[in-house]
Amino acid sequence: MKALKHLNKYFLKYRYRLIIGVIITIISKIFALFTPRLVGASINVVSDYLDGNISKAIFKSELLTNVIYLVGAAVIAGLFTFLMRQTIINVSRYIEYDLKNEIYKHYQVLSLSFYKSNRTGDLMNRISEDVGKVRMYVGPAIMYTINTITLFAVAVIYMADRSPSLTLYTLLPLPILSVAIYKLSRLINHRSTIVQQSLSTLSTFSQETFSGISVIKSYGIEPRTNAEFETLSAENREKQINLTKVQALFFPMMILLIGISNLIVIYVGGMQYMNGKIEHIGTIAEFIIYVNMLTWPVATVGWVTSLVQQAEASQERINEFLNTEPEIKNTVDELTPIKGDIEFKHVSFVYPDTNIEALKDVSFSLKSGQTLAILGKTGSGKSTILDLIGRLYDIDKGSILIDNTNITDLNLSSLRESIGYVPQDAFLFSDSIRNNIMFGKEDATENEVIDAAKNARVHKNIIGFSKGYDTILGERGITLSGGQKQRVSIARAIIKKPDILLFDDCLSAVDTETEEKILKNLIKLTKDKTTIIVSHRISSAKNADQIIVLEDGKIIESGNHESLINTDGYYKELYMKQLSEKEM
Ligand SMILES: Nc1ncnc2c1ncn2[C@@H]1O[C@H](COP(=O)(O)OP(=O)(O)OP(=O)(O)O)[C@@H](O)[C@H]1O
Repeated sequence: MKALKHLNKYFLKYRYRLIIGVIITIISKIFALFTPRLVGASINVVSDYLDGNISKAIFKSELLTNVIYLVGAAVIAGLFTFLMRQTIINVSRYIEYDLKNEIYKHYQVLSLSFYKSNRTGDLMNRISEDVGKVRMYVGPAIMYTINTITLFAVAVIYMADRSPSLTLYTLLPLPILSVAIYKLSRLINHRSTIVQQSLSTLSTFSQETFSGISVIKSYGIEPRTNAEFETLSAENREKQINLTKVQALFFPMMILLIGISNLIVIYVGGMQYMNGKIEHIGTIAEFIIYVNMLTWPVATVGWVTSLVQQAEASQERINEFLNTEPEIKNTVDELTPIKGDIEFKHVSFVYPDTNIEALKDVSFSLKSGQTLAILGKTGSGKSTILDLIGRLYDIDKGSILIDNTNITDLNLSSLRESIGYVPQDAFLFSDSIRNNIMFGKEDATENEVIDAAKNARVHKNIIGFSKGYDTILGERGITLSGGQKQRVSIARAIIKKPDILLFDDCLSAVDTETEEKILKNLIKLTKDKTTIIVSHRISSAKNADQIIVLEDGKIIESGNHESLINTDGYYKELYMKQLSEKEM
């Protein structure tokens, strides 16, 4: 129960609703327990009349009174049972909502390395399935526990009042029932988990094959994927059948135990009636109803125990993430406006998960408004520099200064708000093109959106679609070409008008002619902004104030276009190669 302590704050938050829920539950059970008493009394009236102890008129009036009370008690019990679910189950839905929000909010502050080391499926599971299991503890488990305790307490008092020894015999099989249900519930849960895992393997497999359907079709491997699907499906079928086997035992077992209890009541009750230990025949009928009313709540004790165990395991998994501290923390409360000077002083950086030393003693300095181009072979550390400027990771050695202040002494929101980042793989959301661009500036006007799209040279493509800027992208929408995606992603960054612009090889999928035009626009737009362009093309780098060339995490060349084409090295070689390609 240690992990579940996390939920106490929510119980405290909803304490009034819960207290009302408990009171309502108690009232509903008290009224529900009028039924056996009234049925017993009615049978006694019939027996008295048959024995000639009461007149027909008294018999009729007593029976009628009992029936009216019975209907009244049933209506009130029904109404309060409805209200009981409305309060306690509603509280569980509120807590489920709060917990989901708490987890989601926490996910948002966790660093990139957390996402690298945990699978997306796992993150999703903890916020949906695990929260669902915790809700079963917060709602049904608590409701059934109060229900059982109340029902039991009231029923035992009523029963003992009639016949203490018959009460003992009646209750005897119930603990057996509870333990049996507990064992069965555990088995059902165990097998359900296996079914869930197999279902998730099946859906992951299907999702992958549908996402990669073009590869599957072009390689003609449909029969192979079909066979794999069939194998997984057959495994799932076997697991489902195994689960059904134990589920099917649940009700027969309950019916068997109720039957045994009924037999005991009839046999022991009948003997006691004949011995004169029980005065009225109605008591036997009353006890039979008690047995049937108590069976389900007693069975739920076993079920609830296994629910609590599952909730505990799920909450433990949730707490594991909730207790994960974000590696990148904001340490400065006040906002720190950014001008855009950037300086790297002997920066070295090792990726914590792979231990790859991506940067080795990198130093450069860039004044606000200047442009830096970074070139180098793949894996040389170019993107890493951009990630460090956005403080997606903290460095091990050296220092990064923004406006002469150490990056860790800046307010994290101020820093990130001042950056417009265009990643290497443009990620667009399944939303309209307009909203994807406005992601950079929530309150952008239509003209601003169009301007940004024009500057990124994608406006003409967009208006070519029948729904223009309202065209939906993503799974249920259209698929943009690689170059179109990159340009929408550029529009998203420039609409923000940030002080620092980071372009990570984001023109790689556009032809050189369009690249030239976009670059021309960017020169105008980024005149007074600090800009870093990562590229494999000289055309993107040549106008930069500074150019650095990286190799294996180290700066091997630096200067400007003029100085670098006059020095033998990577830049000059690339320049000559791309020049000759252009001439061809
Ligand atoms: N998130 C990460 N976790 C672990 N290692 C990483 C991560 N990102 C990059 N690396 C490693 O760090 C090194 C530098 O990668 P980086 O992405 O900075 O190179 P790059 O020069 O931008 O390459 P490219 O031109 O292919 O984009 C590579 O060896 C890469 O495998």
